[in-house]
Amino acid sequence: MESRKIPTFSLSRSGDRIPAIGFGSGTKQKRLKHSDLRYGMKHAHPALVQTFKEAIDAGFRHLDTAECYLTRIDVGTAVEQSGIDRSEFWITDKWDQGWLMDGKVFKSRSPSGPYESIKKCLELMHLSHLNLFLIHGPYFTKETCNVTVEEAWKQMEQIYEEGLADNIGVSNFDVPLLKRVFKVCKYKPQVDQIEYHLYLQQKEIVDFCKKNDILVEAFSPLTPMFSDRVGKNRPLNDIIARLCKKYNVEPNLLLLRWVYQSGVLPLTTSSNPQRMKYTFKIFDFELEPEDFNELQRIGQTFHYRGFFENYFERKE
Ligand SMILES: NC(=O)C1=CN([C@@H]2O[C@H](COP(=O)(O)OP(=O)(O)OC[C@H]3O[C@@H](n4cnc5c(N)ncnc54)[C@H](OP(=O)(O)O)[C@@H]3O)[C@@H](O)[C@H]2O)C=CC1
Ligand SMILES: O=C1Nc2ccccc2C1=O
Repeated sequence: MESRKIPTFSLSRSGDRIPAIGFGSGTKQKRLKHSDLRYGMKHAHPALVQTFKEAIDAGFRHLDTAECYLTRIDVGTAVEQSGIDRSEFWITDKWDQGWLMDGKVFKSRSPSGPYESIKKCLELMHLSHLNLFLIHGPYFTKETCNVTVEEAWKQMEQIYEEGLADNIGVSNFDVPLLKRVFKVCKYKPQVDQIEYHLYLQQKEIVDFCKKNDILVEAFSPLTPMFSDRVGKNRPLNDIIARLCKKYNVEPNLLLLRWVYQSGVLPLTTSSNPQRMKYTFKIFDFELEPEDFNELQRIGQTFHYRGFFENYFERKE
C-alpha cells in the first residue's frame, strides 16, 4: 500500500483540505456499469470495485462519483474493503438532474432534487456524510425536473445544514448560472467542477471562481493528448513532446501538472494500476514559468470541448 502525503487545496468556508488530485469513477467506469446492467445502481461490479481498490492502493484518497454513473456502490464497497479509516477519504458525489445528450432525454434519477439524491447515496455507500456534494449540471427546468436551479440550491443548503455533506457545490455552471445562485444563496458554492484542459481554459469561469473563493475542479484534464478527442497535429503536440523530454515525464503528467499549477484541481482516472501510481509524480516536479506560460499561450490557439457543447455554446 502506498503511503504518501498528498498536497491539498483549502475550501474557503469550511477550511476543509481537499486532496489536490482526485480519481474519477465517471466516463470510463460509467460506460462499463451502463453496459452491464446486471449490476445496476444497487450492486457492485467486481471489476469496478477492483479498479477503485487499486486506485486507493496507488494512493488516491479523493474519489469522485455521481448518481448518473451508477458507481456509488462500487466506490463505497472499495472504500469499505480497503480497511482505511473513512476520515482519510474525500468523497464527492453529484445529483443526477437529468440530461439531454445526442438528442436523447435521460430523466433525472431523483426528480424531486438533490435532497432525495444524497439520501439514496449515503444509504448505498454506507456513509453518514459526504465531503462534497454537487449539482451535476444545470440541464434542468421546472418542466424536466420538479425544481428550478434556485430551489435545487436551497435543498443543497439544507443538505449542508443537516450535515449530510460538509461542502456543497456545482458542476458545469458558467458565470451567469453562478450569479443566479448568488442571488438566492445563504451559502455560496464551494466548488465548480468543469471541463478544463489546455484546449479549454475557461478563463471567464476560472477568474470568476477565483475571485469568489470557489475552487475549480477539472474534468477531462488529459484531453490534449488524445487524438480521438482533439484530432491529430494539434498546436501543442511538439511542445508537449519537447517539455516531456526536458522534465523527463510522460504527457499525462505534464498535462496534469499544468492544471494543478494553474490553481485548479485535476480529476483523472485510469484502469491501469501503473498509471494510477505514476500520477502522483505530478507533485515531484514544477513547470518553469516560461514553460507553463508557453503551454497556456499555445493551448489557447485551439478550442476543443468534449462535453455539453450544445449547452455551453447556447445563446441566451
Ligand atoms: N462533472 C462532469 O460533468 C464530468 C465529470 N467527470 C469526472 O472526471 C473524471 C475524469 O474524467 P476523464 O475525462 O475520464 O479524465 P481524463 O482526461 O483523465 O481521461 C482518463 C482516460 O485517460 C486514459 N489514460 C490515463 N492515463 C493515461 C496514459 N498515461 N496514457 C494513455 N491513456 C491514459 C485512461 O485510460 P486507461 O484506463 O487506459 O488508463 C482514461 O480512460 C471522471 O471519471 C469523472 O469522475 C468527467 C466528465 C464529466
Ligand atoms: O464522467 C462523466 N461522464 C459523463 C457522461 C455524460 C454526462 C455526464 C458525465 C460525467 O460526469
